[in-house]
Amino acid sequence: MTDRSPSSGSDEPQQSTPTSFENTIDLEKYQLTSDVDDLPDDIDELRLEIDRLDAVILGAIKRRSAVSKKIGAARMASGGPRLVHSREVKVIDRFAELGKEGHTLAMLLLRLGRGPLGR
Ligand SMILES: O=C(O)C(=O)C[C@]1(C(=O)O)C=C[C@@H](O)C=C1
Repeated sequence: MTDRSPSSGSDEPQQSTPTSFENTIDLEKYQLTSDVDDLPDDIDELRLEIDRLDAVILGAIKRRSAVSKKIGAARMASGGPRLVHSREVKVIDRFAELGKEGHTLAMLLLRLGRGPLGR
């Protein structure tokens, strides 16, 4: 049987520190690449893929919002600020490749995480 333990096989160092946030998820593994050549042309089947993606996106958004609220609560509990501008800029920059709509999307994600402002 093949030994698949992490230490076997190669002298290559294990990838432990992602170089950019995009590398924190294996897009191929979760079938999230934008290459759709391998998909059938059948509309019903394509809609099933849309449904799958919407479920992934919705789940990710809900989890992101919950994590963001948890960070905010922890920060404020230790006397920190409600918002961190530098982090928000980073989030907005990530979505810049989607253009104007990417900016809108990033702002929505931030809003979902931090709740209404001015309370
Ligand atoms: O990274 C943080 O410190 C967060 O609180 C998370 C988060 C976000 O949702 O990305 C939310 C509010 C902050 O203003 C900045 C970023």
